[in-house]
Parts: sequence; structure tokens; C-alpha cells
Amino acid sequence: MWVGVVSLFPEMFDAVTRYGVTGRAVSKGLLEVACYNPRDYAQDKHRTVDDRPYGGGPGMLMKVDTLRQAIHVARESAERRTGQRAKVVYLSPQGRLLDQRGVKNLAASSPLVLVAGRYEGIDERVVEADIDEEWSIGDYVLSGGELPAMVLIDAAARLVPGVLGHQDSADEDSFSDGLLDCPHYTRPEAVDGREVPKVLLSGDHGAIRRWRMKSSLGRTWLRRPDLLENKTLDTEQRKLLDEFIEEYAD
Ligand SMILES: Nc1nonc1C(=O)NCC1CCCCC1
Repeated sequence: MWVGVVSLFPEMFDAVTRYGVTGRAVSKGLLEVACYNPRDYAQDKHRTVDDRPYGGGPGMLMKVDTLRQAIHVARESAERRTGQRAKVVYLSPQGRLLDQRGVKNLAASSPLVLVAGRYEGIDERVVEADIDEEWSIGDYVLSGGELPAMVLIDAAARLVPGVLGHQDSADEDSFSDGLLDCPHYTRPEAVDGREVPKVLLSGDHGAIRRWRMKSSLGRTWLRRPDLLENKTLDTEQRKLLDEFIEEYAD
């Protein structure tokens, strides 16, 4: 997967290119993150990358020409490296709320160019002319688009075959099937007197699978019933959820 990032702080992306699952994906050649800094295209002595907003008001915007040049170079690099037209994504609270379905769609449309805003944002004409899709990671305001870009890179990279040790891990991730994850346990068998559910020590893999599915369904029903509204349960899932609800009511 090739991802271009337009950012004034490229060093921040060490967090995904040098550590953990995504860091290993980079070293295995399964993920490439190329950074393009608008400041590299500034021609003035002070290497200006911000500009004042028309109409006045607090704060600055990203300077149009340096931002657009960085986006265009990133887009050209994407097409040269992959032979495909890049999808240019702007991360902002005004975008469509990102969920696992959105991650899957964006991951499938690699190469991606992610534009990380700073200051108070970018000129609307750049959004109209250069941005294909605007996405948000949640209804809160951050100081820049770098962390949202890294969230998207991490979630999308996990879907690339070979990135996770066991591909089924991605399939079993919570949200991969639209449900919350089941509880997890590891050694020791008792923590402050709280024991591991016996079924997980039984070696009965069928029973373990059913317990995990029932726990995911029950946890989703309790904590995020909205996720169940759009989910069609199969016969087994319906039975397990009914069992959970009956036991919960007792
Ligand atoms: N929430 C969010 N989801 O995606 N991005 C978000 C954000 O809060 N971004 C802040 C940026 C937005 C552009 C101007 C500078 C601050």
C-alpha cells in the first residue's frame, strides 16, 4: 500500500513508519508512507506556509500555493510509483465520519494522498479543486490532521494481506464484522481473585468460538445497540444473542 502525506510535520509519521505492526509493514515493503512538506515549496526568505484569512478573524490558513504544490507532487509521485491515479483525502471535522467500512473502501483505493491541515485549515477552493474526499475521525477538534492521517494509515494497513501475523486477526478484529470485540484473557488464571472463564481453558474450540461470538454480540447489544440495527444476524448469532439477553435479564 502506498500512501502520500502532505504535512508540515513529516517527522510525526515516524510513529507509524518505525513502530509496531505498521513499522514492520514498512520494513516488509507492504506499506510505504511518503511525506511531502509544503514548506519545501516556499520561495520566500522566511519559507512562509501560512496566510491570513479573507474577512479577518483569528488564526491563519495554510498558504494556497505551497499547499497545492505539495499536493500535486504527491499525486504525481503516487501515479509514477503505482501507475494509478491517487485519491486525495483531506482530514477534518467537516468530513464524513470514518468507520471500518470507510477504512476498507479507502484501503481498496490505494494509492492515497492524505492532506494534514494545520492552523485553521485550508482554502475552500483547494478543497474544491484538489481534494477528492473529506473524512473525519470523530467529532472533536485536534491541532492538526497528522494524527487523523496516522489513524487512517494504521487502520488501512491492517487490511493489507501479510501485514498481520494471522490474516484472521483482521477478520476477527472488532468492527471487522460490525461487532464489538469479545473480552480477552491471558496468564495468570486468577487476577485479584477474578478467574478466567472456564470455557477458555477447556480446549473445546467449538465452545470457545461460540462463547466469543456470544460475548461479542452481548457486549455490542449492551454498549452499542446502534451497531446491531444495521446488522443481519445469522441463525446461530440470533440464538446466541437471545441466550445472552435471557441470562442478562435473570
Ligand atoms: N476530528 C478530526 N478528524 O479529522 N481531522 C480532525 C481534526 O480535528 N483536524 C484538525 C485540523 C483540521 C484542519 C485544520 C487544522 C486542525
